[in-house]
Amino acid sequence: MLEKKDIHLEKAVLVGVITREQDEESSKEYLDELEFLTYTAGGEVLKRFTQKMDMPNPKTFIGTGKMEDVLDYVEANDVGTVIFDDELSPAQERNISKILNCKILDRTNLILDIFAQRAQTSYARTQVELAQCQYLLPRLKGMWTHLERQKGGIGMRGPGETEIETDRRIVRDKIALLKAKIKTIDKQMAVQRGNRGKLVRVALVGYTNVGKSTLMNVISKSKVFAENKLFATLDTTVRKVVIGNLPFLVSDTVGFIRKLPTQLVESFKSTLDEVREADLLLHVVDISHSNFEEHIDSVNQILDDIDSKDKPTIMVFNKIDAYKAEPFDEDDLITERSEVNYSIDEWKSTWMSRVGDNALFISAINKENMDEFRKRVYKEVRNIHVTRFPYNQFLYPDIIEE
Ligand SMILES: Nc1nc2c(ncn2[C@@H]2O[C@H](COP(=O)(O)OP(=O)(O)OP(=O)(O)O)[C@@H](O)[C@H]2O)c(=O)[nH]1
Repeated sequence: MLEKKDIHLEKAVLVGVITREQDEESSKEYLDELEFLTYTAGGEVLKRFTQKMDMPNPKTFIGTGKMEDVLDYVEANDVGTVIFDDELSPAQERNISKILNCKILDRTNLILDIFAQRAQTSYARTQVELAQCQYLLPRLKGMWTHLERQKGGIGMRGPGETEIETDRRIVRDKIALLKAKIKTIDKQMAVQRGNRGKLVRVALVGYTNVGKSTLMNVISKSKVFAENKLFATLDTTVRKVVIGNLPFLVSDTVGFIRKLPTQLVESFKSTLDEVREADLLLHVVDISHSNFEEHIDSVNQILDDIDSKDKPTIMVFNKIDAYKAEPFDEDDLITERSEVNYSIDEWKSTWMSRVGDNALFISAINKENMDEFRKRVYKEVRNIHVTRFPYNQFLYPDIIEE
């Protein structure tokens, strides 16, 4: 297997802003995530630059003095890519490209690039291409000059340089063409979904990398691609699962992320229809991640955007094997952080009190608590099934003993 050191990684630096609402701790966590995104896209982060500001500078994101520091570092260390931890406006991008003589990417760009890299089927590729063209359209002006210095690599996959070098009209035509292509496939997919009959549909949702595909493999005993990189799954996988003789469908779909680019939400409409049309959601959470509570909020926000917030949902807290209580620190005693210094059992009961019995605690990788998980999913699926087919209520007992 290739080691990280054997792969040629593009040298990159990250730039973030620490605003009033965003303290240093959360800013660090955001940049950790941006670094993971960069690694997933094929880059290696050499340094992070942050600046405390009320809000990002509308012209250059960070102040010009700080930008000079970035420029000095980039030139001294032969860095090819500077990545900003937010979506840059077209004007910001133009102004920054006049200062920095290298490739400039923002968070949206990076996520779109990973999606382009990971798209396996022609459908996923078409959806990503549409999102990239929509992102590109308002940015075409002034792209020529700085694109001459950019030669492939991160942020340059997908539509490719040929399309980028065209004018707005051609990009608009392309968008229309891609939309028409997606519409045709969407219709076929809607028919396919309709043909699945009245089986109860369960969708795995969650932040990227929380273990949805791993859990899917455990419950369906099939092999779905799981990897410790972001967005391993782009296409929806649907499997028929049987628990206690009761058949139902489980779908594993694209992972969510904070500030998922709106272009992606729009072009992945049909992929997200799996979630929209599901009867039950299993919201998978990686509790070994220090920022998991914010991940829950981001997922809920996207569920709200796609009108799926009020669906019956079970919270599935995964990776209990990797959960570590925060190391005890006496200084923490006087801060709020000491309150989250729980052991796994204390932590469980805190969550149980917050979400009632709507929470399960598992380790998909070690298959811990999978019996409890299967029983609970069976119970929920059975309830939905017998509401739909009341005459089947005697076929499936209330509770299964496996
Ligand atoms: N320690 C631990 N690791 C896990 C567990 N479940 C999954 N993982 C690991 O977490 C990483 C991500 O797992 P995936 O199943 O690909 O996650 P995903 O949510 O499908 O990811 P996306 O496709 O990005 O949405 C992999 O390295 C898994 O081996 C678990 O219970 N414990």
